[in-house]
Amino acid sequence: METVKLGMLGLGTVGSGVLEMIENNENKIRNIIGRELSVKTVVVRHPEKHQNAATITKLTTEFEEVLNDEEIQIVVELIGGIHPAKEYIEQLLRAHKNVVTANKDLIASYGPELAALAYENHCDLMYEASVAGGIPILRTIVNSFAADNILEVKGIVNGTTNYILTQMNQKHWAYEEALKKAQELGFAEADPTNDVTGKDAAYKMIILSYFAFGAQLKIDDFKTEGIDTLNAYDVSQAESLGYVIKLVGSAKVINGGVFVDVAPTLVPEDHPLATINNEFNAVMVTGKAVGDTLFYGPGAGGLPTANSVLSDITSEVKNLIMGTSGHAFNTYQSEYVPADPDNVRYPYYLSLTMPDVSGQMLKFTRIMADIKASFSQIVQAPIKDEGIAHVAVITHELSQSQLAELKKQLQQADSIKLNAAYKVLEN
Ligand SMILES: NC(=O)C1=CN([C@@H]2O[C@H](COP(=O)(O)OP(=O)(O)OC[C@H]3O[C@@H](n4cnc5c(N)ncnc54)[C@H](OP(=O)(O)O)[C@@H]3O)[C@@H](O)[C@H]2O)C=CC1
Ligand SMILES: N[C@@H](CC=O)C(=O)O
Repeated sequence: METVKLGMLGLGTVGSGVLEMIENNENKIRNIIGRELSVKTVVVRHPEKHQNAATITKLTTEFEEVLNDEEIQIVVELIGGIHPAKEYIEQLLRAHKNVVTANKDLIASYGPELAALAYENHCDLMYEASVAGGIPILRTIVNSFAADNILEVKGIVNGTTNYILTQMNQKHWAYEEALKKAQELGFAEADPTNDVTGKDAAYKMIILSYFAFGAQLKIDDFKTEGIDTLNAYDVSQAESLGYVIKLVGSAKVINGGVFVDVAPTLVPEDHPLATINNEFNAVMVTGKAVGDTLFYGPGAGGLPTANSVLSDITSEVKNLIMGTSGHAFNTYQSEYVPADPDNVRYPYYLSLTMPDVSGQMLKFTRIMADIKASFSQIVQAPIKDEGIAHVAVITHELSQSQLAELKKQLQQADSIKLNAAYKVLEN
């Protein structure tokens, strides 16, 4: 049986998972694709760290050993980040090598440009693992929603933050302790800043929007807020109001425009997304014909993510065998038109502090009336020694323009501090 030789860049959490899967599942892989897979060379920074792997593959620090090896037909990029991953992938595609990557930073920032380069060189560029780890969501959107009109894609698309929030909620761990554990388990990025600030989820929403709506967004086109500013008071206040706070990414068509955001969101405790815990992710795709669908699975971790990488590798091998390499992973293209802020309406949770409740609440209700907004729930926490009142409000639907005006007027009011304004999901 013929062997397809692979090159790999990176041998961390996901790279090790890919090696393990190829070794453990060789019979099934051979049966499905009619070829052996062999990882010939792996590029790492510190070969001394990976001596176990050196018995089954060649380790090197020299990228050129993969680039210039004529036997290697497919290269898997698992080093992460933009540089030098971008330059490596460009050189590989120019050398007519097919590429698989799990790199959302790179695909969200340069995906269309790299896809064009792959097309010019008749090569495949696939990246299923870049969104929601082990959930096969991109191929599902391409294949199973090919003819439906997708109206909304939303969900929990970062495993690290969902793991942290779950530990804080259920086991009352401190934020730092939960983050440290997520790093040890291999869920977090090498630098976890993008996880906790919501940027990793934002990259995934860019890729999902591209697949769902054909729209090419940039990270600065929409608001991204992470869990790094979330405080324990709001988590427990939300709980007492019947909600769980989750980091939710959402991309929705509203009156012909697209609205995208990533932010801590109050999810009703009986909503399917409220039940997604630990490193698990869930992506809800709403199609005009099909209605709501929900895809659930591990969003981070070595083997789950490796499974998505392997689905790309085996697809690329099939294309090599059939001579069909070079078709774009996603071919849906449409102009990005941002939604009109007046049409984007959600209820909000407002977390307020004020020095004296009676006078300031009057001021708050006047501001709400002034912007023609109203609220459905209001809760005051018991006043502690410092005399500051904490008030939580759930508003009725507010447009983005009303929300902006509310923030402005509260800032001018000076005595009422708006600590947080989080979207509230409805069932
Ligand atoms: N971890 C996860 O759950 C998921 C990760 N991803 C994505 O997969 C990719 C890999 O992630 P992960 O495995 O967690 O990352 P790790 O940090 O665990 O591993 C990175 C690997 O890349 C190597 N490396 C880093 N920079 C270079 C370089 N300049 N040249 C050569 N080798 C380099 C490192 O070498 P050395 O070991 O020698 O230091 C290491 O082996 C990232 O794009 C990530 O976003 C996607 C979905 C889930
Ligand atoms: N750091 C990411 C890994 C997968 O994409 C996450 O936590 O989701």
